[in-house]
Amino acid sequence: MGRALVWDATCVDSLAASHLPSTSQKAAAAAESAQMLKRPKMFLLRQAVSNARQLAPSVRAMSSKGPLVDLTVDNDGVAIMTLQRPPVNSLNLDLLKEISKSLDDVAKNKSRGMILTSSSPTVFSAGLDIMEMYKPDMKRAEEFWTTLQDVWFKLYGSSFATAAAINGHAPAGGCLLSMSCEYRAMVGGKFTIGLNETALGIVAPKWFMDTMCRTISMRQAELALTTAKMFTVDEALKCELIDEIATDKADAINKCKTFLKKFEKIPPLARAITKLKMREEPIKNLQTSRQADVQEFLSFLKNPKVQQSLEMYIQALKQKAAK
Ligand SMILES: CC/C=C\C/C=C\CCC/C=C/CC(=O)SCCNC(=O)CCNC(=O)[C@H](O)C(C)(C)COP(=O)(O)OP(=O)(O)OC[C@H]1O[C@@H](n2cnc3c(N)ncnc32)[C@H](O)[C@@H]1OP(=O)(O)O
Repeated sequence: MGRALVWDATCVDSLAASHLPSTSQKAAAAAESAQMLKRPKMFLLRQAVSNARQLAPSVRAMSSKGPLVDLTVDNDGVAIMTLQRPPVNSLNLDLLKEISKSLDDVAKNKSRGMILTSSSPTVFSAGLDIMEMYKPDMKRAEEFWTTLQDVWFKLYGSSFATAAAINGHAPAGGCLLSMSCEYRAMVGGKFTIGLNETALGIVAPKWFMDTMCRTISMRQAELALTTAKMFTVDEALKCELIDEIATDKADAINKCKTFLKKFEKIPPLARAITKLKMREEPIKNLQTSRQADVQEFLSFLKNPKVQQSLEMYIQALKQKAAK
């Protein structure tokens, strides 16, 4: 059987006034810029094709058990992705790689949706592994950040429906993962959630901020980001950082399943395209600034003041843990 091909060729006028400044600095700059601008369009096209394939769902059995992520499909065809990197599911390069691969598996598997949760009884995810940023090997740091970007693209821009069963603390990168899902049920109690980067002397990247601004109001997001606010579960519900409070992990998962069930009667292609159009802007923004974002991260890490802040933060964490 032949396959349909779509050709989308772009011819760039490298001597056009708008390209002259970059072309005079660097050969092929105009072509590179055209390529960057085209990526978001291609991304949406690929997602739409993948959605179209999901119009006739046939859930395959899926069970992928890496050491750090457990991925299973329940009887309802819902994929459950469980982070399991003790003690606190901090996101190091290995865990991010496994999450990235598991997200590919869910996308291929035509699951009804995915629920993200944690095997820890008290921590959903402690966010980025600080040891990946403290006195880093720059090559590894680059791969680390690129993999984090990949995970965000795949989760925030997934065509399948997503929900987070937040069964413990979710600071920084942990909060980002949950906000990248479409729905959040958080177990009540003493847990907290938020983007606390400024408390560490670091700045949350723009795409972290964008994700928060699209979850809670801009006003609340600005206050929360500048003050490194960690929301209690009740506060998080009040400002809609989470959607529901659950009594325990099982209840959180059930609440996520109830959310996913809402899509049973919605044509999957219409749902997926609507979601992607709603999320298109921050995705496009990072796609076009992806390399600059990596460079910004690397230069941040080279800054002695940032390293000093991280060192103090690690010491404080260790002292707290030793008590
Ligand atoms: C312009 C922009 C472009 C680029 C900018 C560049 C860079 C900036 C962007 C960087 C973005 C960063 C986002 C992040 O995610 S940073 C990580 C922030 N995370 C935290 O602040 C959480 C810290 N942890 C905690 O608050 C608690 O551990 C927690 C509440 C999660 C759990 O508490 P609990 O009491 O259960 O455990 P602890 O005893 O505290 O911890 C157990 C051991 O785990 C270690 N730990 C904890 N968190 C981390 C972590 N995030 N990374 C690495 N290790 C962690 C802790 O030290 C304990 O270790 P041991 O002492 O047992 O060895």
